[in-house]
Amino acid sequence: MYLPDFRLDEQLAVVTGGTKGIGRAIALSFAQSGADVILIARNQKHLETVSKEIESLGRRAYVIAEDISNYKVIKEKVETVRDGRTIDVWVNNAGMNIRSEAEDVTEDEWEQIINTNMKSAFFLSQYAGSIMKKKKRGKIINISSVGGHMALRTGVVYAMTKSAMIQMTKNLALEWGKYQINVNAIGPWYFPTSLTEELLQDDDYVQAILERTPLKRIGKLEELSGAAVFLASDAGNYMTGQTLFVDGGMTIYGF
Ligand SMILES: NC(=O)C1=CN([C@@H]2O[C@H](COP(=O)(O)OP(=O)(O)OC[C@H]3O[C@@H](n4cnc5c(N)ncnc54)[C@H](O)[C@@H]3O)[C@@H](O)[C@H]2O)C=CC1
Ligand SMILES: C[C@H](O)[C@@H]1OC(=O)[C@H](O)[C@@H]1O
Repeated sequence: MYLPDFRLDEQLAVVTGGTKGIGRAIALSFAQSGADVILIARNQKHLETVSKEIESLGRRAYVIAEDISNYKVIKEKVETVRDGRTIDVWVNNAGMNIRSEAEDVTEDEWEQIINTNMKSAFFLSQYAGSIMKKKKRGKIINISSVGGHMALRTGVVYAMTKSAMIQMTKNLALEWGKYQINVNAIGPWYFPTSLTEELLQDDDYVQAILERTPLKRIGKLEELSGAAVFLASDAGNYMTGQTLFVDGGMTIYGF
């Protein structure tokens, strides 16, 4: 056989922040690939909307309306929802940013960004790993950023969390490889979502992005979910600890 299996038939995936932007694109691509999906986000209406989209693709959707920082409660709710099914794929996608100069960062802002982007992702990965170990199979996908690898003007604390996601990916891959749990990350450059909407409406800002982007365009969400399906499927079984920068070439742009 030459073409590996990119399907996720009958699998159960969890996508945090799966109601908008990158998370929604990944959740729908997983459903299109045959998986049932547990969505975790705060807004019940958005959860119901994406849930219906998943069901229209012929798959089951389960919704958990919680702030990702309530990871203890989330673990309990996932336990109930999964009803004994293993978790095949867990995507740590939920994330946020408060863009400010380093000297202006407040402790509250620090706590909010660190808890949302990093602390929750770690403890939910710990939970997902405990389930996956029993089946000796699992895929954890962490949504980092080019900001975890390059200095960006969009905030030092966010960048720290995204760099931490890359290192967490490597360390969990090292510890859990013996259980055939693959842990990888995706590092996006700019994609049109609510997180970046305001910035991408500024022509000068977009021009500055394109100057740093060899492909000279902003990414399309379906160009990112493809990397997620690869990492989630058997096609990615021999890749672990890696970060796939889906970035239009930005991270290789020297001069
Ligand atoms: N859009 C982009 O250009 C890039 C995005 N990223 C990362 O991709 C991930 C998704 O971002 P986007 O789709 O762009 O953003 P978005 O704002 O469109 O969606 C973020 C999702 O996370 C959820 N979320 C945020 N904070 C939450 C919380 N405290 N509790 C529960 N859910 C929460 C939101 O409800 C939403 O569903 C983030 O981790 C972000 O850092 C990384 C690089 C570039
Ligand atoms: C590419 C970054 O992850 C993304 O760009 C932004 O402006 C967001 O705040 C993130 O930093």
